[in-house]
Amino acid sequence: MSTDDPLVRVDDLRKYFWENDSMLDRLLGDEPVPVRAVDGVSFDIHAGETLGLVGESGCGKSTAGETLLRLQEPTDGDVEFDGDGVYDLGGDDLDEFRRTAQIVFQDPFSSLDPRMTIGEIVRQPLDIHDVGSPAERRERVRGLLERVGLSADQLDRYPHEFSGGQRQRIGIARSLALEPEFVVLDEPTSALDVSVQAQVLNLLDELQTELDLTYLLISHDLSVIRHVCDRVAVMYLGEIVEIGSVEALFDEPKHPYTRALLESVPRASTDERERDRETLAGDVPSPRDPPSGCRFRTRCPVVIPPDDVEIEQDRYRELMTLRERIERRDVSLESVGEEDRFETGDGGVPEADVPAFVAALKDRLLDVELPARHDAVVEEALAELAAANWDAAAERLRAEYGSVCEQDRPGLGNGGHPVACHRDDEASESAVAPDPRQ
Ligand SMILES: Nc1ncnc2c1ncn2[C@@H]1O[C@H](COP(=O)(O)OP(=O)(O)OP(=O)(O)O)[C@@H](O)[C@H]1O
Repeated sequence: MSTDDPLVRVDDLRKYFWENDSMLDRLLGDEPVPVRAVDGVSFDIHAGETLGLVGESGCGKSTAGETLLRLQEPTDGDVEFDGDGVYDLGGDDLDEFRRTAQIVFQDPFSSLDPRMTIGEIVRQPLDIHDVGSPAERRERVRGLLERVGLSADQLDRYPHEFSGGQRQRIGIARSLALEPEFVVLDEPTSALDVSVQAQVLNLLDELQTELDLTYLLISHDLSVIRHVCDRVAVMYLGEIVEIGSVEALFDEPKHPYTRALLESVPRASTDERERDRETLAGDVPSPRDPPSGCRFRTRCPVVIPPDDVEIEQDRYRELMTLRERIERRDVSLESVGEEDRFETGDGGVPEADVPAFVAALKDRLLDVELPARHDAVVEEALAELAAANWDAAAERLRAEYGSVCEQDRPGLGNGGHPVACHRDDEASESAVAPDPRQ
């Protein structure tokens, strides 16, 4: 391995959990449903650096961290550590990997066994891996506790006698017992008070320099990421959507999701009126049934309309939402119009009433006024609903407003600051090639 090679290389890693997968489900004929927690992520981590993994709750950060440490078995993909395939390791090699790659968990309250003294907790990895004599282990535990800012005299105390910040220090001491090279820090300060957070982050920073550690820092908190990381990978619904240096990512975020995450962080210095209003709307869709194409498209403020459709983004978004509701049959047709005038029962709304039915439904479903051309398309689609023709209604809107964002899954490109967004593809395609003579 050359010195330029990464210490950790993650290649197209997938981890699916399966629901409806019990014997009873099979007897009942229910199909297993994959929960695509991690769905094809690739990134490198170089020795000595801190890579941040950021994203909203449930986007797959912890699963990615645990799977790359082989605490969970992958569904597919590879992870190399120091040039060796982690999932091919066995025997002594696996044992060695388990020593050299460690994790610090978020919750210092539940990750420490309440029945063990903190001396026993920190010593446990040394016992399991049979490192040194009992006297050497004791000495090492004392040294570790002091190194993380606790007193070696507290060895015989129990976790409940310590504050949150102190317990996290105990967790850190334990993770360092086997002299690892690489540590996954999974939300290491999220459960702590803000004042204590900075102390723990500073400790991790000092330890990194002193012990030549490489970190993967998992956090939903952008201020933590900015404070600590060299590079950042942004994760959304099981995928990485953007990776770059901290400077590039914070100064020039490229993905609409990254921009929305940054916009949603309160910043005292930002003038409310001048702020781009790209805050995050809606919830993260379920990883059981992720959206087609770009997974962020259902919340994206800059979805790309078809070439021949000139329309403002808020109106386009409204049309996409309308179509999605029709696709899900999430529109009540039973109480349309004042005093539930229209019945869509047998045979649908009588023909003479269709225009009034369409007008009433449009009034209920759309918040914005549409230009005439689009208004006509919506009316045609809603007229299909007068006869409960759901598929025809959705198809009318799909034919007119289909977006590249829902048809193709954008790939994460190469280079120092890659992004998985069709907008970026468009920008690079339309960019004028530099004149080689200049
Ligand atoms: N053992 C499991 N069985 C089924 N689904 C799971 C399991 N573990 C995680 N998931 C699902 O996988 C998705 C990703 O979870 P994960 O905990 O990795 O996300 P996260 O980004 O770390 O979020 P958080 O910060 O809330 O932990 C979630 O939808 C979660 O419900």
